[in-house]
Amino acid sequence: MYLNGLDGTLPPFTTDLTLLGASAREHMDPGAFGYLAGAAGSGATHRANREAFERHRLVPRMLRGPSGRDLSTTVLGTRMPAPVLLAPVGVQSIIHPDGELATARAAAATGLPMVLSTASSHTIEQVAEAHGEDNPRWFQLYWPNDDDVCVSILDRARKAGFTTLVVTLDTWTLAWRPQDLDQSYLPFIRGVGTAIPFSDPAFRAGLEKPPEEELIAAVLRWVPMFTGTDRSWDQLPFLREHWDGPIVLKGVLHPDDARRAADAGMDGIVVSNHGGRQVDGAIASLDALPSVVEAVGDRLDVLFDSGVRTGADVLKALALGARAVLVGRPYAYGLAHGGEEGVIHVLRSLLADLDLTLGLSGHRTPADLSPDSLQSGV
Ligand SMILES: Cc1cc2nc3c(=O)[nH]c(=O)nc-3n(C[C@H](O)[C@H](O)[C@H](O)COP(=O)(O)O)c2cc1C
Ligand SMILES: O=C(O)C(=O)c1ccccc1
Repeated sequence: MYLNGLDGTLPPFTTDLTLLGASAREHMDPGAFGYLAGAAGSGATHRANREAFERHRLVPRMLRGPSGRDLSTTVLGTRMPAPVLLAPVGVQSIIHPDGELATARAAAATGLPMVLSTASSHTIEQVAEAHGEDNPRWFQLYWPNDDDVCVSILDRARKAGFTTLVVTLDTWTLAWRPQDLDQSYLPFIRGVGTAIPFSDPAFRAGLEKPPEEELIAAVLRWVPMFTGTDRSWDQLPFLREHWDGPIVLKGVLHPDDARRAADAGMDGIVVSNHGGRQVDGAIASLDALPSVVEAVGDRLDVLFDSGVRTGADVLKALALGARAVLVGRPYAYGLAHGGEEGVIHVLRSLLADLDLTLGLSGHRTPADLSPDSLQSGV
């Protein structure tokens, strides 16, 4: 894709996606960078996510003629050109003014599904329009403790063409995050990242004055509604009742929780520690994957995120049983570098790396990978 030297063009920024954070920092104000790059506590889990990938190595196979490579796959009825989705990342307007609209256009350009966050800084309808008619999109729910607002948001998402619901379980409140705390950085207080509830008729009905007139009152209604511990496993039927597509639970790390998800009739789970942003000291997401796959791999689709940076990382997660992976910070760093074009650069780089590494290690499709493709525990 980049014919360096032939026509004199260089990539807009690095093709080494492990270096993106350092270069994105130069384009961002310190508060926004701390929000994006930051992690919980000492950063132990954030580092552990990467260290876990280092402990697994691909064992390439030769002379198997892996021609006609095909990265495409179908997960929960969604056709995708590669087993890669854009993870939900909230409040993207603090990373780039075009925020989720730029991300949606970049996702459309590559055909990869995007997962839109409830904490989006643009409305569901605006993002759907930017994303275009035939592009696959999933909606991520921060499950509000007001059922009317919940149903209203789900209805809007379905009407706007979102097919799969991803319910995030691990962030019913934000963790202890020194990078944000040290800078007193709280994006919601400035009223961004609230476009979805603020535009919602059911949410607005509970306000004396609209958010445009009384911002603080709206924020004070939103924050307790979207944080709190009152959701439990026995309430999942409520979501099933109000969402007619597949439902995926995001943030599962323990095999018993995976079994509960399967018992509750969920269609998928995302093995994730939220990119190390929630429980400092939590198990690396990749280390949690094998026992979750063993527990439920034949009952529902197991997806994976946290720490994916390269094509090889994608292959390692697939070899350990993931059907697909989500990437978070890398594309958001691309957004910081150059809006839509920056996101496209990151996604195309990841896909090209994935394709080359798949073929060079002797495989034709993602389904060819198995634990046998790896040496683990190095
Ligand atoms: C800045 C930022 C905001 C995020 N916002 C959300 C969110 O709104 N909803 C959600 O489910 N996950 C959110 N996540 C977590 C991602 O969906 C994903 O689990 C994580 O970024 C994966 O790790 P990675 O960044 O190492 O790829 C966020 C992550 C980042 C970095
Ligand atoms: O920062 C996060 O990780 C996150 O999930 C979030 C939640 C609410 C608003 C913005 C981001």
